[in-house]
Amino acid sequence: MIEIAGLRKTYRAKGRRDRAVVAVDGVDLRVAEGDVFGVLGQSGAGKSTLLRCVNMLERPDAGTVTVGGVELTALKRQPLRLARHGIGMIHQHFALLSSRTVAGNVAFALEVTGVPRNERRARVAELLELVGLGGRADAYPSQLSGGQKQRVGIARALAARPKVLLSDEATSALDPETTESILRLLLDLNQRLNLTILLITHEMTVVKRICQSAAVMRDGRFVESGAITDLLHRPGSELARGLFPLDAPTALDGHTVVDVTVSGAEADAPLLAEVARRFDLDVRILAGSVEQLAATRAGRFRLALPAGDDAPLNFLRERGAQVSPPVAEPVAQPVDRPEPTGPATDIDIRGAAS
Ligand SMILES: Nc1ncnc2c1ncn2[C@@H]1O[C@H](COP(=O)(O)OP(=O)(O)OP(=O)(O)O)[C@@H](O)[C@H]1O
Repeated sequence: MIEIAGLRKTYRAKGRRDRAVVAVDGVDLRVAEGDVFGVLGQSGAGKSTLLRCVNMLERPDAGTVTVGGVELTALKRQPLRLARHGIGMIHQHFALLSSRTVAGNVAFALEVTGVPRNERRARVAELLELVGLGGRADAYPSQLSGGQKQRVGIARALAARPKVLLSDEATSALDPETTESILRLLLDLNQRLNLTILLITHEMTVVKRICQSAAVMRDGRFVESGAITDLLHRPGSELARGLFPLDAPTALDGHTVVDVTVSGAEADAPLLAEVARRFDLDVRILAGSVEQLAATRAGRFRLALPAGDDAPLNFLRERGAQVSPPVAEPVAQPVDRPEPTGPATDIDIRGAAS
């Protein structure tokens, strides 16, 4: 539904061609119809610029953007305006018109696309029902909570029945409970309307709750990208680390410490108990959790197994688990020397985790 190839966007300070910021630096992206794709990255990574290039609010310097089979980068002004009607957008700070009521804000999107007045009224009512704001048509934005304002934003974005919704940090200004309700609404709309959603966020929760696919963006580039189920099993995946942080020791005497990632049916299977029974060994879980993601159940654990036997790890791999290389080499217990008094390790475990 959305295809981006070789996208580049550079900002140049006026009159200073030497002072350039490469905001998007060669991004390729494919979002399938009905998918929810999240682009995750810190401030300045280039996420907003990328999103604004998808509906051509920013014109890229190079590369192509194709939405629903139409190459937007090849369109002139007027056909581009029409094509944009097929792409809705929601914003972090809602961007509502304060002088218009809820109904007026949603109707505005229909006015600009030329929908006749009598049709507008019915469509607005339908849209407000869709986002759970049926009773608030006559309220003004200042009388609404943040979550309600975002619901108006969503209704307005869907007014022209777009097949694609772009979400620019739509939940960043909301508290966790409201975030949850807006994410539930987006997921519901994705499923009911087969809406393709491309969202940018710096919140791991958003990816965890609603994305089937994701990319991690840094310095204008994607450092990893794909289906979440694939990324979870990719050795060294930043996304896997972010979704399942393992705050735990990286070494245990006489043990090999590894990080194990499982998804799908194996996430709920008694896999670790099976390893312990089958190989007659003690498996220590140093940290870990199993969670429901949008696309799958998944779990990630840091395990300590008795050193020197690869068979249990190979068994886990055969059962579809991704097993990291040893997180830290086993440390022999000093026999003759006194116990160290300082911290056992100063390794940054977040950096050491794989
Ligand atoms: N209109 C602009 N003119 C000049 N530089 C810009 C402009 N817009 C963005 N940039 C620069 O491009 C880079 C990427 O910015 P962008 O807003 O796309 O990142 P982001 O990941 O969305 O960050 P944030 O979440 O803070 O908005 C940054 O260095 C930013 O300063």
